[in-house]
Amino acid sequence: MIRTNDRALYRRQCTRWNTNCLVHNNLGTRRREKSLLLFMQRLSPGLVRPPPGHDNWGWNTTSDPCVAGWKGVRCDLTSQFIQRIVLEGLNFSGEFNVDSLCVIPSLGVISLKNNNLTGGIPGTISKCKRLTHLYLGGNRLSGQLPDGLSKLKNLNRLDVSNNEFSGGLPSLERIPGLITFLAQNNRLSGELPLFKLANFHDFNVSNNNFTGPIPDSKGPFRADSFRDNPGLCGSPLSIPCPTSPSPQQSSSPSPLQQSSKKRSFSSLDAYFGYMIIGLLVLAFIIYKITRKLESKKERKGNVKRKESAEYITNSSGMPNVNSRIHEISESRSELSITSAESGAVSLVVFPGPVAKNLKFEDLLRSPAELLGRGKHGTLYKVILNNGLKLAVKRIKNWRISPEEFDRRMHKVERVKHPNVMPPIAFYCSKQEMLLVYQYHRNGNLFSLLHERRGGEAINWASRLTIAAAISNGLAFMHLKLQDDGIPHGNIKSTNILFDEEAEPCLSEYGLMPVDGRDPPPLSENKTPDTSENYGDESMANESLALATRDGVFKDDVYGFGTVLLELLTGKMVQNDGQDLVKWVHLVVKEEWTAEVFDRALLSEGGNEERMVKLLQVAVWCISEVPGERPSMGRVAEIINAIKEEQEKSSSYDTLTL
Ligand SMILES: Nc1ncnc2c1ncn2[C@@H]1O[C@H](COP(=O)(O)OP(=O)(O)OP(=O)(O)O)[C@@H](O)[C@H]1O
Repeated sequence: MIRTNDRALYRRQCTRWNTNCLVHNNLGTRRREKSLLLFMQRLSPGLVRPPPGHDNWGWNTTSDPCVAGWKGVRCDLTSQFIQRIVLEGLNFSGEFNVDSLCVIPSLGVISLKNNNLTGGIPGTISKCKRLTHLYLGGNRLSGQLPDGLSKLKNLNRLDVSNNEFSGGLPSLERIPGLITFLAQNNRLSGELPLFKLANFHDFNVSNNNFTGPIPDSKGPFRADSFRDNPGLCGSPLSIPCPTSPSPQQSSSPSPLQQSSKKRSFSSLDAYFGYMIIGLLVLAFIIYKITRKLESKKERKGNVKRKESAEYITNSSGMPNVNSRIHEISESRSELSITSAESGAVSLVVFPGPVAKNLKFEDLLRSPAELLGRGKHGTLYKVILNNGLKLAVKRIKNWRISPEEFDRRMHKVERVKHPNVMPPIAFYCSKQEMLLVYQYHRNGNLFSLLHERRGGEAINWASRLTIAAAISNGLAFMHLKLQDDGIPHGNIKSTNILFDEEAEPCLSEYGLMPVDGRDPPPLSENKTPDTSENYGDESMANESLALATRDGVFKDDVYGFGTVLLELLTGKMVQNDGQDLVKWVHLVVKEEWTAEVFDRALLSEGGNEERMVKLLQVAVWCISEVPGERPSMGRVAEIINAIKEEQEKSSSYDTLTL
């Protein structure tokens, strides 16, 4: 779909800018044509003509590969430089003539998958300096993979699977951006290079003769990627690696060596002994000090309870912030709060059916379970005596006055949208800020996308529904709270929860300014443009306030763009140093757009044209310059249109959790 569009666009451009095309054609392109023809002659010895059924083969000395559109040659639309050679599944039985191809400096992609090529990969492949993708899987190529491969510093994807390659691997771990390495079903041997597997998207070396340990046991790949290598060991294979004996242990030691060994062992033993005693003494001292402090605190607490001091203790371990919410377990923690201001502040409960008669004491008395410790505070699940489950956020490090907090929460609560979770109560003193929501047990979008645990991936229609619902909610909130300068401030997939009806809803609206920034307050009922009474300075201040205010709303748009990318790619925003935004920019720039999408979506047969449209919205939202990002209103409009198209064209699957 994308390729057809590109070609159509190119034809249009070439007709419009006909002189450009002509100029380019006359600019010494003969050399590259000759090279291409040489390459083709070796690929398909004796004939440069289309295989049966391929009419527009093109390749000849009288035409320009970009203008005439030679089969398998893709060029940059404006510069007319050759970018890709893609000749897959055409039954070519010749050789891969690297030398002829690599004289084309702009070449980024070579794909000769699923032919019958023989011979090897010459070391001169290193001259293809711009190469990002090399796909040679499914041929009969043999010999060793050359060292030249490891010099391709721009290479992202390498597929040499299903060939007859043998010998050891070159130092591919030196290629910084390599994210795909497929080498299964060859006769490769030796140890695997020290790949950082956590950075890879695809990795398979199964069915070879590799030996030694699997590098980077933290990598995300299962045993399938390594199986059928008799000498390979370590996780995720269930073959433990033998602990290699030291040379001293393997050769029989001399009596002198034996005695020195004994000596060193006994001195080691002594060191350990001292260490253990030291640790025990230290532990005892710490124990004593803590006991003392605790009893002091207890005594103080008894006195102060009347005046009340406030703090929250939590004795349970901290579950993974991103993990699904666990049902309350034995390891409970107590959310104990007392008030230092003896009733000066109290819990503000918003009117509504959920927490009608909720009292501050109810929160204090109820058991609390730690749900997660985020960037902006700690979240507890609290179960009241009447069985009501609440999520209580204890906010940290927000330099905001109690009055401003109060104002914000009232404003946010008043704006109601079905896809935005309203706060049901809050508490605010000089020492403590708490925000209370209804607890939702259906998990969040992050878990749904990335912690499937063997379950099915969510389908395209559901992802589009979620994107539309959240964009609607966010656009509505922006519209209503723009003048108050209250954005969401922390849009991400863990803040998109599924309510009791499995409807997606945005949580924690307005809770935190992004990166601790709070927009400067605007003067009540005035804007700098309309008032003529402002002096220059106040005008400047107001302009700054407006710019900052707009900026924080555009930060929300960026955050929403990253959520769209998660939905489209199925990948996490940050994964062991891999940055999703950077990766998407890179792939889209290379016009290799289809690679962005989650494979589950492609194999489900999700409509690629609509996926591309949603991707365009996402890329717009993550524009580097905030001013270039669309408003949430515009974003919602486009996504709803895509969803409508989808609904018209297919019977709609219901969202299943
Ligand atoms: N009302 C709620 N009901 C149930 N689970 C919730 C609720 N609010 C948040 N959660 C979940 O609890 C976990 C911890 O939330 P928390 O807000 O502390 O983490 P975070 O979103 O990663 O961090 P932060 O928002 O502070 O940057 C997350 O998985 C989140 O999806």
